[in-house]
Amino acid sequence: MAAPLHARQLYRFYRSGEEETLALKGVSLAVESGEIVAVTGPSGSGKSTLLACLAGMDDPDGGSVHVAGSRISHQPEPVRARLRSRRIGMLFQNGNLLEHLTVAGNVVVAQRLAGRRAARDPGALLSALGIADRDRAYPSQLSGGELARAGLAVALANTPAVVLADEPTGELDSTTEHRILELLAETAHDGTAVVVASHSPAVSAFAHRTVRLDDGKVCE
Ligand SMILES: Nc1ncnc2c1ncn2[C@@H]1O[C@H](COP(=O)(O)OP(=O)(O)OP(=O)(O)O)[C@@H](O)[C@H]1O
Repeated sequence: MAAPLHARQLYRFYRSGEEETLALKGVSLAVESGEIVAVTGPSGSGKSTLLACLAGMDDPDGGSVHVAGSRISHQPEPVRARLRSRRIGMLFQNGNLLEHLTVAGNVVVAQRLAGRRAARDPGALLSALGIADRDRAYPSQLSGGELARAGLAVALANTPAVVLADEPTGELDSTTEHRILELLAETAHDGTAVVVASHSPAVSAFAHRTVRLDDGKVCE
């Protein structure tokens, strides 16, 4: 079976004014079901650009990205958005949560967008993440650790084939970071392909494999 996440020879070119940046220079990456891959590298090496291309939030100028057997790159935005809502869980440090909805409301919206209303009881998901008692709280009322867990609940609401996390533990204390990594490990154990971009050595230590970027290229 093909890997749930497959990126081939990604190039991404930015121009702002006179400045030209080649943020990705032929990056390839395949992540298997159940595998956790850490993406590390210095600031500006292309980690966020790579994750944005993998998620179909950004489109590479060259190369291709396939998610769960479907091409997400070089597709019209509605096609990318649909694949994203159905097949990808995205986790970002500051939020994949809608501020005007409660934690439970955020999970339900993510499930409806995925067309999977009955897929998993939101209460059970929040329980598994240890925040069942915060289901009626709004994001602004949550602690950093609770926010991270709520973000993970939203990322997992659509039972994704692929989870993409960009610095998900950046501002968390080490205990909470550890718990979030454990939860990602459980997600992988259930068959999801997980990619985590991070500066944190703890993330590399827990991943099955680390891909190091430098100046838009994978270091061999
Ligand atoms: N929208 C944009 N317009 C112009 N240049 C950009 C844009 N986004 C990223 N870049 C440039 O592309 C390069 C890669 O940036 P990127 O944010 O992917 O790196 P990163 O490894 O995630 O960095 P950090 O660890 O600091 O978040 C950098 O040189 C950055 O300045």
